[in-house]
Amino acid sequence: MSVAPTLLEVRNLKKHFPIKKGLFNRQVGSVKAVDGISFEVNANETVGLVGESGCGKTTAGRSLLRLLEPTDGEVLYKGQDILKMGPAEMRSLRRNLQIIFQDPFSSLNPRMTIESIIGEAITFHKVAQGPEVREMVEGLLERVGLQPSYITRYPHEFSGGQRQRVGIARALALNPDFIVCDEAVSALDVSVQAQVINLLMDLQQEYNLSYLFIAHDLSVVQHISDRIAVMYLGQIAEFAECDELYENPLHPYTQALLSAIPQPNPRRRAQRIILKGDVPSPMNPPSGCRFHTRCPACFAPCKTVEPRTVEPTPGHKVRCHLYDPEFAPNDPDIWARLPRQPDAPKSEPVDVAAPANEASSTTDAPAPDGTDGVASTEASETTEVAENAEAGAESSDVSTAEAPAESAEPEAGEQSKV
Ligand SMILES: Nc1ncnc2c1ncn2[C@@H]1O[C@H](COP(=O)(O)OP(=O)(O)OP(=O)(O)O)[C@@H](O)[C@H]1O
Repeated sequence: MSVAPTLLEVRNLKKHFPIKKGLFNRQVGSVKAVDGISFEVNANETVGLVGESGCGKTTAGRSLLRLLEPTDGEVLYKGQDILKMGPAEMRSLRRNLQIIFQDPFSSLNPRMTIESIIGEAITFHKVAQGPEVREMVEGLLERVGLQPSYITRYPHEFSGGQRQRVGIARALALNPDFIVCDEAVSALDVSVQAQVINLLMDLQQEYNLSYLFIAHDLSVVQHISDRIAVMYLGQIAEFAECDELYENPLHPYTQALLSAIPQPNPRRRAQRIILKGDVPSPMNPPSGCRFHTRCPACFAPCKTVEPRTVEPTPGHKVRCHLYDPEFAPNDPDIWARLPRQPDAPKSEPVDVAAPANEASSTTDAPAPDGTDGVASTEASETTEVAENAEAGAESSDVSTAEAPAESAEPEAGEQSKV
């Protein structure tokens, strides 16, 4: 199997917002919105980035494009660190790196026609001039499923789905190869979500695009993602191939997010995990593992030692002591508190952050208790594990949304495939 080349590599990216107070505007702390994330996006690949509201997804997406200036880290685009580039170099690179925003209404200037909105970037980057610009905009509108005659309209004359198509056309105008889709479908109706996801997938094939697809809901990213990164409080808790993540989620947080997806087939319904409370403040994240205050399987080291990222099976990375041979508990009661028992590791776990010789010192494999399927009935002080019930969907603190359904968006006339 040939592996596509890496297009974008994010290394230990951090974005801390300073908190200033007092007469002299002294810095008294910082919001650690993104606190050392690493992942890569290959050519023609979609990486989903999911997590609850406030965990730092938007900040991560904007920081890696330098729409926000990162505090630390590296972002290598085709091997070049874009965080070290000067303004001129960055301006010309902007063509290749685009973003689609969540709210298509506030991201489109209400005083500008669609021709000016999309044509602005084309003219600025001297991709075309004069009447060619109009031709290009008409072609782009057609490609995203809108009539070319809409070119003279204003954003308020469109529906939400149509406006998002305009946003996609604008992102495509400069022929980019990487697009951050920041909650690009979250504000849309379920049926329209499916339309837009299908459009993005078609465009990906046609233009060899790579996406970082940000969403707060695992059911939305499933259809479009090749790999998925699950984010919690500024860090990546788990990163794996899409199918692997859904079939064998390791991190208790991922398991909680997955359990929140409504499952129409009663036989496939798993236990619903209700996470108590909100994501803690990124100003003062919990000590040790950031998820320990809400984790059903929390044990002693989780409260004091920050977990490292390990790779229990090739390509499946997780930041959790349960899978780290140095800390993995032998107590079956701790493992039984996990609502989904992980598959046995197929190879020796490695510390992906540590040098090779250090990683090779890890020998003991984590010891799940061997129970097949759902085993837990215990709940910790902080997390309540409840049997999944249809009515439970509304009671979850974990954000959920319906999976995109088959439906057609009347004005677009494109059939849903999701
Ligand atoms: N400009 C800012 N100054 C200070 N704090 C900020 C700023 N922007 C974001 N934050 C904080 O950083 C954290 C992460 O915010 P971010 O918007 O990236 O999260 P998110 O996962 O995208 O959430 P949502 O899905 O609600 O957009 C939040 O606690 C937020 O309050």
